[in-house]
Amino acid sequence: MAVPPDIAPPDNDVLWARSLHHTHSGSPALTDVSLGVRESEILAVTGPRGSGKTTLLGCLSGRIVPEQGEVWFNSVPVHTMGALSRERLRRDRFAWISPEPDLVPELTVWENTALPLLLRGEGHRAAKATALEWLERLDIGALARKRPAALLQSERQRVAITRALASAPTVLFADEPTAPLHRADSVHVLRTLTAAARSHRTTVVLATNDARTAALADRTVTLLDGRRVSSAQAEDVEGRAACSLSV
Ligand SMILES: Nc1ncnc2c1ncn2[C@@H]1O[C@H](COP(=O)(O)OP(=O)(O)OP(=O)(O)O)[C@@H](O)[C@H]1O
Repeated sequence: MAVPPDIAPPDNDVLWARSLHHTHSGSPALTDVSLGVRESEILAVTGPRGSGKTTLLGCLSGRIVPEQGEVWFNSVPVHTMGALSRERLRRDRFAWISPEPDLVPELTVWENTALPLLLRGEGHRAAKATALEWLERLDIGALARKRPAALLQSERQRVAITRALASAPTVLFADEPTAPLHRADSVHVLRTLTAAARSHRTTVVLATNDARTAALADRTVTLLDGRRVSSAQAEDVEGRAACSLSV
């Protein structure tokens, strides 16, 4: 997937990455990955465990600076930004959902949900109103005054998802967002997440190894051993692995 070095980021791509290479402790996690993410699209990044999905989302969101390659957000280079500018970018324009809910235990549900807005400088009253509105929208308004320790794991994850949506990010990065949810919960939450993203024209980059989850996206990019492959190539490799296990 090498891209010639003289190509500028296309105007209609909100995120654009060219030839990303990254290793963790010397072992390759991403090798020559290039991709564009269009405005308002829901892009699924699929691949088996360890294929580099989290590392790719990390590079695109400025959490990780790739060892080689470029990342552009709205035609602004992210890979050359200093740590403080990347932090501001993440705080003001991006939201992140982890596989495990990462709530602040000392804060109530509505305070957790309002936190990104407060960190951006929004007034207390407006941030609280937005948080409560989004909690109602995701059917968890009744939890607003509870603390994370009083919630089920699935409820905590719904709060983390609500917090991400409430901050109205330009790009929402969701790394296996429904991993801790039961199937029925997972379907409901994913539908809500994708419907909310579509109605607010939020761009979503969704890492998943679940085909049902990927089916809710507009487009899918597949990774295998840190490289971009066609979905047919990935299925072929997984099929062969399953055959060799069954003999
Ligand atoms: N912090 C780290 N230190 C060392 N190795 C890491 C680290 N993070 C990831 N890796 C390795 O890098 C490779 C890519 O990992 P990554 O988490 O990006 O893949 P993934 O597709 O998101 O996997 P999963 O579905 O398990 O989250 C894997 O081999 C993984 O073991």
